[in-house]
Amino acid sequence: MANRDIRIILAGPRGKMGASARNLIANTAHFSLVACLDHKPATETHFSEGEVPVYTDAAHCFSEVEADVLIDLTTPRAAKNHLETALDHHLRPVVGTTGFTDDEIEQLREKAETKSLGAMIVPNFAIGAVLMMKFSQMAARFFDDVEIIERHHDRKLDAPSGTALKTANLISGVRAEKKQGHPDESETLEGARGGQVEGIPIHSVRLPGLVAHQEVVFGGSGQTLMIRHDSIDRGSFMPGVKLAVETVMTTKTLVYGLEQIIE
Ligand SMILES: NC(=O)C1=CN([C@@H]2O[C@H](COP(=O)(O)OP(=O)(O)OC[C@H]3O[C@@H](n4cnc5c(N)ncnc54)[C@H](OP(=O)(O)O)[C@@H]3O)[C@@H](O)[C@H]2O)C=CC1
Ligand SMILES: O=C(O)C1=N[C@H](C(=O)O)C[C@H](O)C1
Repeated sequence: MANRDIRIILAGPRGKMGASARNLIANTAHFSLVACLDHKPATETHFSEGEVPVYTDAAHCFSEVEADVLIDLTTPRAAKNHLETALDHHLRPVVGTTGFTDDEIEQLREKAETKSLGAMIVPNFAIGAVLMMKFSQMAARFFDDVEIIERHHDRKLDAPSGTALKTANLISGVRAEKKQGHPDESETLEGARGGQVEGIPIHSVRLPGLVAHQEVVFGGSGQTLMIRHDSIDRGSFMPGVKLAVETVMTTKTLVYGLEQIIE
């Protein structure tokens, strides 16, 4: 495989991440874009990527085009169908789209293993964000109390972010579930204490001008620790997309999160 291009189908080519991914593929010698998958026909959007065909139906695209990897950067609803259909067509999915539930990820893992195919669901491709999650997991062994504040642009469809969910998931793996705050606390405004994952409050902020930001705030006796990451440009995600595409060619199961492969 090292001697030939990795043939890629890109779902969501007109999007913010899709545009960065097209740039990445064009500038990576061993990647080649062989088709795009959109939900609107090119006649309607006037999108074209040179000679590369643009399909509107996943099954049609995957059965007609010979490819190795699907990169999905679309919407939570579209991505699940794309991922399942890709595995059915022996295509390895690399999914950056967020919004998958734990149950969905487990079902998709079973399907990838049954097919002996690599698949990746990566809530955050930025190396700094992956380190923020790992450092938070490390800190959680020493601090019992933590809250997550994530901030994103106001075009984001899912809340909380995939990164916040993954962070909570990593932290809850190393600590016992805890009811934080005052035992008798109550909300006089619904949602004031955020949403909870295994007792970890997550607060989601959506504002124009933001890209992708997260703070993981720990509190202990007489001290706080804040671990923070900011993506200020979508270029931050592209080295992780490249690594995921290369890695998915060599695995035979679903990998959830880049931290699994960057030890
Ligand atoms: N893992 C990571 O590191 C990152 C993940 N993300 C995630 O990636 C996803 C995309 O983000 P972003 O680029 O900012 O979003 P955008 O809204 O800019 O792009 C999404 C694109 O997908 C298109 N689309 C919608 N439905 C379909 C479909 N059924 N088939 C094909 N294309 C479709 C949209 O078209 P239209 O506009 O016409 O609806 C749009 O062009 C989100 O889920 C986001 O959370 C984002 C950044 C980093
Ligand atoms: O929608 C976004 O923009 C982002 N989504 C991902 C998430 O939900 O965590 C990754 C990054 O935060 C940007």
